[in-house]
Amino acid sequence: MTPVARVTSAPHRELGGTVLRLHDLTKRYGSEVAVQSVSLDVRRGSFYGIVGPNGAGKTTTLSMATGLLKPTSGTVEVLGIDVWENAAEARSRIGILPDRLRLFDQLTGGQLLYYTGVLRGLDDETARARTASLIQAFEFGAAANRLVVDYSAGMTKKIALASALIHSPELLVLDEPFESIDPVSAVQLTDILFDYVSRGGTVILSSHSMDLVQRVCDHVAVIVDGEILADGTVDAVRGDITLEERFRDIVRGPQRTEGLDWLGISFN
Ligand SMILES: Nc1ncnc2c1ncn2[C@@H]1O[C@H](COP(=O)(O)OP(=O)(O)OP(=O)(O)O)[C@@H](O)[C@H]1O
Repeated sequence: MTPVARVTSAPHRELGGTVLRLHDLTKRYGSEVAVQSVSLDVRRGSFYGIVGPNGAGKTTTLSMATGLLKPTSGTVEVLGIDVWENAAEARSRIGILPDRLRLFDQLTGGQLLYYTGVLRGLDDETARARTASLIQAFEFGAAANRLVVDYSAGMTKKIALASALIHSPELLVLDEPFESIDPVSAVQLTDILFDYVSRGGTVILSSHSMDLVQRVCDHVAVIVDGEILADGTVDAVRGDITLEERFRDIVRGPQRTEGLDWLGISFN
């Protein structure tokens, strides 16, 4: 049976040196600015959340942070390594859960983990041992022997996250890791990530769930229209209100939906 929630909030941790440094990152598509002058320092041992409305620039920022997308200007360093000048070395230190998953889905979950490990430079014995350990930690059970193409959206996300961990990276960059994940699996994933961070790992993730970010992250950046409008510890950013309330204050979305007066009239 799946264990019930063990950890409900981010424990206090002493942070180390900078693991990820985004400096003055800008990304333009033609005349459209997707990300504007984003700078961020993520320190070792932190659990960093990036939040923002749809189209704010979260995926663009994280894709540039992992070397998957070239910025128009600005630099990214992972543990002091420039991700564009030394892409292979920088990426060997990162585990990535990208926005659009492209997995070798004609493999079983177990095979996918094993071959990801081998591609990441693990020897056969280590890749097998870590595959078994991840199958157990993520509670894949018999599903580890099924083809990934037949997985549900949530299971696909879980196997992708497990694959991102297999080479024991120092930094995890996760785009919407909890999307499509059921509440029990979300607790399981949170515990795995807390454990990873308590062993000296660092996580940066994007999410639309303010509640989740408030519970699991110790730092947060709020990005709106490609710019960071607030960042710091979760406690400093939210003050004496919830992160969700602060988020709404910052984003200042429309207070009511206008222009849909016709909607529902025929139901009266
Ligand atoms: N390849 C592209 N070409 C043109 N515009 C793009 C491209 N990719 C992203 N954009 C634009 O850049 C902006 C930021 O997009 P991004 O996907 O980073 O937002 P997001 O915060 O991740 O959104 P969501 O929460 O909806 O996933 C959006 O206006 C988007 O339309």
